Amino acid sequence: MLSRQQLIDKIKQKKSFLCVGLDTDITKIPEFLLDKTDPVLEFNKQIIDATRDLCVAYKPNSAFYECRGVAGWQSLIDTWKYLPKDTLSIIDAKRGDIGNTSDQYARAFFDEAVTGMSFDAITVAPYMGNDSVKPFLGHGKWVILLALTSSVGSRDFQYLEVAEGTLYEQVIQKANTWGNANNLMFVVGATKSEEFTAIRKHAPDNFLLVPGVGAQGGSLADVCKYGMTKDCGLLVNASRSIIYASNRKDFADAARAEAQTLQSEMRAELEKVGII
Ligand SMILES: O=C(O)c1cc(=O)[nH]c(=O)n1[C@@H]1O[C@H](COP(=O)(O)O)[C@@H](O)[C@H]1O
Repeated sequence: MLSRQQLIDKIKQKKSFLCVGLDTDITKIPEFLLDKTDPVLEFNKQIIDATRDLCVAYKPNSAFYECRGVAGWQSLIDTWKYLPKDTLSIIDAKRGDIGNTSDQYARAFFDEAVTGMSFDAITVAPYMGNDSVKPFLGHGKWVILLALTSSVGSRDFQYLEVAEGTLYEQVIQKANTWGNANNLMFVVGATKSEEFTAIRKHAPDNFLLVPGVGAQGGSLADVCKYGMTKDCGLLVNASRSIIYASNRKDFADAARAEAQTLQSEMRAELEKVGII
C-alpha cells in the first residue's frame, strides 16, 4: 500500500505520474494469446513487464473482468498478485451503496485473506452520500471519488448549479470533510481541463486521478498547466491507447512505446515546475 508520501517519492524517482489502465477485453487481445490457460492474465503480465518502470500506478477496470464470470474474477485476482508492489494498485469498480452494502464491496476488493486480493485504492461513486463512501475509508486504503467525469453525460448532473457552485464542486467540498489528502483522491476527466482551476480551489492537496488522455482526446499539457501542484497531485490514466497499441506479436513493445511517449511528456512537465 503506497502512502501519499511514498506515491510522491515514486513520481519523482520514475519521473512519471502515469497510471496504466488494464481494461483488458478478451476480444481485443492478440489472437496468438488465446491458446494460453488464461489469455487475459498472460496479456496483463506482458503489459505490466513492459511498462512497470514507466508508470506509478495500474488500474484494472473491474467491468472487463466481471463480464467473464468466475474466469474473469480469477484473472483479476491473479493480475492483482502480479502487480509490482511499488506501484499503486487501483481497482476501478465505481461502487457505492447504503453503508452495510458498501462495507461488503470494500471487503470484496480489500480483504486479501478471503478474496485473494487487496487493492490500494478503489473508485467510488458519490451519489448516495456520506454513509455510502465512509465504509471504503475505514480500511486504511485510498478512496477515489468520482467528481467530474470525462463522459459527455457529465453535463446531465455534475454541472448542475446548487447552493454553493456546481454539484461536482459540492461533492469535492463535502467529501473533503469525510476524508483528506492522505486517503481521498478525486476523479477528474482530462477532457475537462478548463475546470481544473476551480477544482484546485476545493482540492488544493488531493491527488486527482485523470482518465481521458489518449483514446478520449484529453490534453496532458492542459491537465498539467491547470491541475499540477507542488507535489504533482496528478495520476494520469491511459488504457486503450497503451494496451491496444498493437494487436500483433509486438503488442508489449508497442504498449511500452506509447507509455514511453507519455512518460517523456510527464518528465518534461515535472521538470518545468521544478518537482524534479
Ligand atoms: O474512474 C475512471 O477511471 C474513469 C472516470 C471517468 O470519468 N472517465 C473514464 O474514462 N474513466 C475510466 O478510465 C479508463 C479510460 O480508458 P481509455 O479511454 O481507454 O484511456 C476507463 O477504465 C474508464 O472507465
